[in-house]
Amino acid sequence: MAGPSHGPANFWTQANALLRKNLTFQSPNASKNRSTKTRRPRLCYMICSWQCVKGLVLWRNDYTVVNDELYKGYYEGNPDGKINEISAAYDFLNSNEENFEVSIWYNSTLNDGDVLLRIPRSVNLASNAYLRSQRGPGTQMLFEFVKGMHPETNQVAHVDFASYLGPLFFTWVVLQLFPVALKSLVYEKQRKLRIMMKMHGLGDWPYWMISYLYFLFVSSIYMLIFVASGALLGLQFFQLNDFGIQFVFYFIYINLQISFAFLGATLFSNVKTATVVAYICVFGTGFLARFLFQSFVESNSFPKMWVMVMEIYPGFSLYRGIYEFAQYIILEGGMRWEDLNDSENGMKEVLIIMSLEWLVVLFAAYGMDVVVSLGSGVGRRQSQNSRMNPLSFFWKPNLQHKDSRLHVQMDNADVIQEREKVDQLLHESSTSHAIVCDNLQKIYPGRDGNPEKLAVQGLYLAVPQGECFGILGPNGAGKTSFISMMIGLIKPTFGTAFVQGLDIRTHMDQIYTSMGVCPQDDLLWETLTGREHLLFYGRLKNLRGSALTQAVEESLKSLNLFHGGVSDKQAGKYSGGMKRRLSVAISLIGDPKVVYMDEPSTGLDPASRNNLWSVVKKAKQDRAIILTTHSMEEAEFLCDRLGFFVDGSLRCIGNPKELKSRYGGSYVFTITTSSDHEEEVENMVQHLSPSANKVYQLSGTQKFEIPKSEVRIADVFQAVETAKSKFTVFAWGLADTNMENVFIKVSREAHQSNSLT
Ligand SMILES: Nc1ncnc2c1ncn2[C@@H]1O[C@H](COP(=O)(O)OP(=O)(O)OP(=O)(O)O)[C@@H](O)[C@H]1O
Repeated sequence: MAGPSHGPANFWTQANALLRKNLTFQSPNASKNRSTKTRRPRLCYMICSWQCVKGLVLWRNDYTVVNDELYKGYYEGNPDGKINEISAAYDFLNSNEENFEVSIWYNSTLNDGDVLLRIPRSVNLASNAYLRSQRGPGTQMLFEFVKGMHPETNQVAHVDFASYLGPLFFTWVVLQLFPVALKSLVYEKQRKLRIMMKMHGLGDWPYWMISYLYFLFVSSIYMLIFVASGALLGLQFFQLNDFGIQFVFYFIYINLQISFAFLGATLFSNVKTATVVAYICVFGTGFLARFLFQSFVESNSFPKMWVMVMEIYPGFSLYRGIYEFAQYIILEGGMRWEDLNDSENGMKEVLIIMSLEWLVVLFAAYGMDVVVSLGSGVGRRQSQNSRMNPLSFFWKPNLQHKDSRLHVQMDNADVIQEREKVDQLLHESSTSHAIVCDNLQKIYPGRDGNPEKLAVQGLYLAVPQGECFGILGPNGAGKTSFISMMIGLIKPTFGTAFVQGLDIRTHMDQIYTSMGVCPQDDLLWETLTGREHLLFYGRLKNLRGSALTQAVEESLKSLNLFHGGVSDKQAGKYSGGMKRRLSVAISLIGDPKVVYMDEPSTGLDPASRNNLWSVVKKAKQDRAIILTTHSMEEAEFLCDRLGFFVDGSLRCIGNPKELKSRYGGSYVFTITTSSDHEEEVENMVQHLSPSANKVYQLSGTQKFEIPKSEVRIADVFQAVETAKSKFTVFAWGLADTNMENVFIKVSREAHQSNSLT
């Protein structure tokens, strides 16, 4: 009972201390109790009314009233007795009496079912952590009680932030890893880096393994810092729960989370959308878990089965696990392995659900990834028996084959010759040519009422090692479709191509290991430096150690990316020209035997372009390069042979000189006089060459094509001098045919022949 030293003020001061300072109800025998698994045997009741706690009643675990008077005094609302009796209760709490706990009633009627809060003896009440983390309104009542009865101790509401937010806060912290992983995966997809890596030899499995292990490593470090800093800060949540259980729980969860990120990445193609959705999920999950899911967990009436169903959602299973850790700190001073068998402990079910789900989601994500890749033509399975072999040529459907033969017969002799070369190579099974296209076709299916589009038709092409083959053609001719088939982005509709003897329909993964690609867009990581890009792709091409370092240095130097610290700047800070040069460097690193370059010099200044040309010219010596360009100058300078694409088919093939002489057997003569003398000029040209052809006339300026066979340059000079003596010649010029003329001629002829058929 209350003694003289336990007057009212003394009690409240001490009660306050009890709630916010160091007083614990820890029994000296607490550790012994744990092994005997007495979960809630200790009783010491606190009775409260609606607004404030009315007092304490002490109970033994057999529900015998220890102090009848105490209970009676409060029940009757005797204010004087209240203080004294509470003091008595406080004495009792401080005693070594075991097996009691504190509970709060919010009714003035003392019924068992009205218990809102039980404070077990073993709980440390320091810093209010325990009270703050309690379920239900009992906690708030206890604070009201202390504050109301002892106003100067308002600071009792001092909040231990981590404990107060507890499961919600920690759930958010752990969930932060999800947007990070998702964003990174979608970033690689959106910027086509995944395809780029694949095109440089990184297969699906290695990509998955590397990415998965990377995220696992990052997540593990993050979780280690999370738990270690919590423990170092003195949070019992981390200190007292068994480290083994914490490790297993967080390890399984982060694996599940990473698998979900992989699955999510198959659904998004835009980083911003993925990030926004991920953060909505993170914060929404936290709130839903705290304010909805937790009430289901605590409810006695909500079916446990449905709680388990809800735990299939990883965010809820995470919350449940953290919640159980918090509960065990409050009720038992921490969770131990043997506690997993407690019927009320949801940890075991959560661990089982998460483990199973991890495996299912991992396989589902991989399956989805393969399906998505297949949709884009990347990632095909290999099949046997599809190397270049003579028989494969004859196994094709006859109708298609005859069709294409008819088509070829309408083509130029050089195109027919190329087809015959391909036929011969296929029959010989020769691998002397790095690239052999065999009746390659691409038909895009019709959409939105539009007919299907024949983008590439019946293409036969053989490119030997050491040749740079240029593909020219107007917009929409089918150049990109052709390259996309060759690099595995889309599947051929019919026909195939062999790269180093390997079929692009079935052996793309192997082809990638000896292939380099400089795509039309620069597919780079913004945060990696130029050097890091080359080191990465060099490793993919099996370069190691000093060979790798040397190859990277040489590559950086040759493309002017070495000096001035450029190589160690992030690619995101590069100019457009520097990015382009880095893309070319990537395509050439690791000695690929076949290289595709899609408009490599786009956006380069003349000096950089010349530098790039010399690099490509050097590189082509021991590899086959296919290059598309709109620059005739580039085509002429770099390419050993050129192919002109018009409307999806190859119209002519040959080296630049041949093509110029074939399509440009004439000089272009341009002269400007006054309009009055146009007829005289025309007569002069007719006199020089009766077959001269006027191609242009406007306000005194006329342009003629004069067959080279009919005129000598000296005659033209002579004729102009004579004309000058008769009338004023403002300007004149004589030019040989260039590739642009060839381009225009081929396109024009192709369209004419198309309109005839
Ligand atoms: N996915 C597609 N679906 C339907 N038609 C397509 C598709 N991709 C391309 N095409 C059509 O196929 C034809 C060839 O396109 P492609 O992009 O291969 O031409 P290109 O020669 O590379 O043109 P550019 O020089 O402008 O890049 C075009 O008519 C184009 O509209």
